[in-house]
Amino acid sequence: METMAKDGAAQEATVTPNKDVSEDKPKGYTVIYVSGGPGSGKSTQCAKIAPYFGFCHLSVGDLLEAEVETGSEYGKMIEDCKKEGRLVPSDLVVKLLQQAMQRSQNKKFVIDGFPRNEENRAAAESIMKIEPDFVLFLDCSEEEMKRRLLNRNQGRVDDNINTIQKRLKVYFECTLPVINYYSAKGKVRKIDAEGSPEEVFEAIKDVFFELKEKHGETAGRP
Ligand SMILES: Nc1ncnc2c1ncn2[C@@H]1O[C@H](COP(=O)(O)OP(=O)(O)OP(=O)(O)O)[C@@H](O)[C@H]1O
Ligand SMILES: O=c1ccn([C@@H]2O[C@H](COP(=O)(O)O)[C@@H](O)[C@H]2O)c(=O)[nH]1
Ligand SMILES: [Mg+2]
Repeated sequence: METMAKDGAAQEATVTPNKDVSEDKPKGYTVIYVSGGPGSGKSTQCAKIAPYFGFCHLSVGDLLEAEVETGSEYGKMIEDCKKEGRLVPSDLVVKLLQQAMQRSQNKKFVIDGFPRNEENRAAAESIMKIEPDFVLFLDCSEEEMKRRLLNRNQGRVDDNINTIQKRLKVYFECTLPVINYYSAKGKVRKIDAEGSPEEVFEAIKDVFFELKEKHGETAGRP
């Protein structure tokens, strides 16, 4: 699986944009947004999708962490946002995403946990000229998401009930409207994310085999 660390040396150039937005996205790119509430299993499923279907997994949360580790001037602001469950300004998030895509050798991306709000969506579209092939929406109950986050045990500063409540508020007020926006465009693939990680991945496979078929790569699910 491709990772950010492996993606290597810094490059100055940006993701080659199309002048013609109607072309949807930089030529030859396949972009899948993976969305859902906090704890719905976005990162767990992206880690399965990437090696299985040959995608580069880009987690915006991880890109922000990596930015903090560089000693960036934005480090404190990013950490404060994460602790408080707030969203980092779109211009920074989009810049990090754009750099990561440019550095990757891959042209197929599963973008984990983005866009989180309408501003993110619009910035990706206008700055990077990204329009996703589809949005994978992991649909999970609030009760199950809370249970998972409180049991995550990965030392995340936001895995406490206070921050989880704030993150859920952001999800319902800011992220769900973006999912609805794409739904109105027929771009949302909704997956029941309540089952085990393996059961959820089986459902996701169907959606990706459909995409491969559309791209003429295979006759569909074997
Ligand atoms: N289908 C599942 N059933 C039970 N537990 C799961 C499932 N999927 C993920 N988990 C567990 O739930 C926790 C949250 O999963 P994950 O980190 O993938 O969620 P996320 O949507 O990426 O959350 P965040 O928005 O906080 O990044 C992890 O401990 C993970 O192992
Ligand atoms: O598009 C994004 C993605 C993430 N953030 C911030 O990072 C944390 C953690 O993100 P995860 O995807 O859950 O790992 C999130 O709560 C935000 O503070 C962001 O601002 N914008
Ligand atoms: Mg995650």
